[in-house]
Amino acid sequence: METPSISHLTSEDLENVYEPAEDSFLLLDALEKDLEYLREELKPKVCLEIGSGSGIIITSVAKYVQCLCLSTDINAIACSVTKRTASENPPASVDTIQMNLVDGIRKNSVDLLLFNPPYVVTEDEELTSSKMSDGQEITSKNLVYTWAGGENGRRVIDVLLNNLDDILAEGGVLYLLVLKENKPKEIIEIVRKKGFHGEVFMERRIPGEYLYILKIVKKKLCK
Ligand SMILES: C[S@@+](CC[C@H](N)C(=O)[O-])C[C@H]1O[C@@H](n2cnc3c(N)ncnc32)[C@H](O)[C@@H]1O
Repeated sequence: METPSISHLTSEDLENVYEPAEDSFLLLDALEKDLEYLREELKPKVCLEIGSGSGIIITSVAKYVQCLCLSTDINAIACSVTKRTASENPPASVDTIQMNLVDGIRKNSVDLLLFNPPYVVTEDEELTSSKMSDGQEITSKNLVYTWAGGENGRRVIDVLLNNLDDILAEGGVLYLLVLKENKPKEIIEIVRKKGFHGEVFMERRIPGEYLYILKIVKKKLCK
């Protein structure tokens, strides 16, 4: 998989959205490793990336996997940057919506779900003090949204996990990036108890951090 070009991003864009880093590239590498499974077995109808930032990941999926590609981000600027990234990388086509996690997504509609979340362990106040009030645009001052994860770096991740059954279609799969401090083994236990299949799909040591891609699959109901 060729990495989508983001050379169109201006310095102003990069002050307002998350610049792709090792975590973004690990998620891309995981998708590349599983490309055959995605294309030949999963054959998703709908792929959704939560928190698309620059759009590098969902644009890559849109280029290599035939499906409807959607993305959300809580940051309106990230949404417009994602749209530009897709249009700069034809034939990628991505529909982008500003929203919190998956608030407006139809139940059990997502076959392929991707999330590189805000995972850094921070004080919870760091999250609440940066909360977006209605209608207020996120700016460079609150880029904290891109990384601050609260206690165990799990505040946003756990909200998603609690709603996963409602989001994923039967047989649907989530690729989730987490950090060692987010307690990946505990996450796997939690999803297994909820009836999902969960595994560490990839891991990588980078300076100062240890990153994992968890692959979580909603099992198909036996008919
Ligand atoms: C670590 S960045 C990842 C950006 C991009 N996906 C990548 O891998 O380069 C996390 C992204 O999630 C977005 N985000 C944080 N909290 C969110 C929420 N509750 N709902 C939707 N997006 C959120 C941030 O604005 C940011 O763009």
